Amino acid sequence: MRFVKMQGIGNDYVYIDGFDQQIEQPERLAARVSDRHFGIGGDGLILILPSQIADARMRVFNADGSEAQMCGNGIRCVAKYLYEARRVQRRELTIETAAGLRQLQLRTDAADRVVQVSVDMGAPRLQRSALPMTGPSDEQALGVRLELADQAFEAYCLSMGNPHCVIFVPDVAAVPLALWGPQIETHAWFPERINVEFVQVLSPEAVRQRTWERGAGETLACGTGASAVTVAGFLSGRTGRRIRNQLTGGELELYYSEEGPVIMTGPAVEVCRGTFVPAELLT
Ligand SMILES: N[C@@H](CCC[C@H](N)C(=O)O)C(=O)O
Repeated sequence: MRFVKMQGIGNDYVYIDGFDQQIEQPERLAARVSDRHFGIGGDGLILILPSQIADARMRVFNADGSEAQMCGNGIRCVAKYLYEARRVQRRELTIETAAGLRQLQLRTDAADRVVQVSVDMGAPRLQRSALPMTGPSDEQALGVRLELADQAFEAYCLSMGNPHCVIFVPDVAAVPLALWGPQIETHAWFPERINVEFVQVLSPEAVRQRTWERGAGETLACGTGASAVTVAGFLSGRTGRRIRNQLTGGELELYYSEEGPVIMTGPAVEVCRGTFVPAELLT
């Protein structure tokens, strides 16, 4: 099985082109290839598949094998792959995801390599039922008190196609992410678990984010998470509509447009290519 490993500000995935390869049991494969000691290593597995309604369809699997609806850093890399593999020859393309269709725009360098990608991440969904989250289904959960065994937070819970819990803190570096992250991810409020973003506001135009991803643990970046942070920052009056988000692995530009959608811009980088033959099949 041929694969490409790509990363968007350090959020790294193993990508498989399913246009001409059959992929069986992707959940099991995701857990296997993502393992950083016994596999290829990555935050998960992304399949690039044919679509009836878009240039391609993407399926996202976390490192634990669970399937997610959307991946902001991953979709930029899928767009880069499609363009550079000449599966799409336009710099504007549409990708189908489990969260709906997403429009993307590519910026290329002198050698026609994709260096930067802008994605229309869609509009946030604020009702609890969209995450899903317990409580009255039509109500929002912005600025709600979230309690752990010995901590309480003001949480902003919303969906960017997948579920996010955003928490503003004075200093992200001081957050014990490996302790709080899993407790929030599996909190009884969130029947399908949740992605967690701790955020420090540096100015109305700049924030710093650390991420605990559902099914993957601490990652260097999360694009849907950065989009959720943009929405939570604006709706809580902490930031403007346009911000730069400094994530652990690099920076994203985000704009929460008046019309509703969040536009995210950032890099997409290829790490390596290879062929994966499970050791037990080698003769
Ligand atoms: N890293 C991603 C999000 C991947 C899926 C997420 N862990 C989930 O389960 O919803 C991003 O860049 O958005």
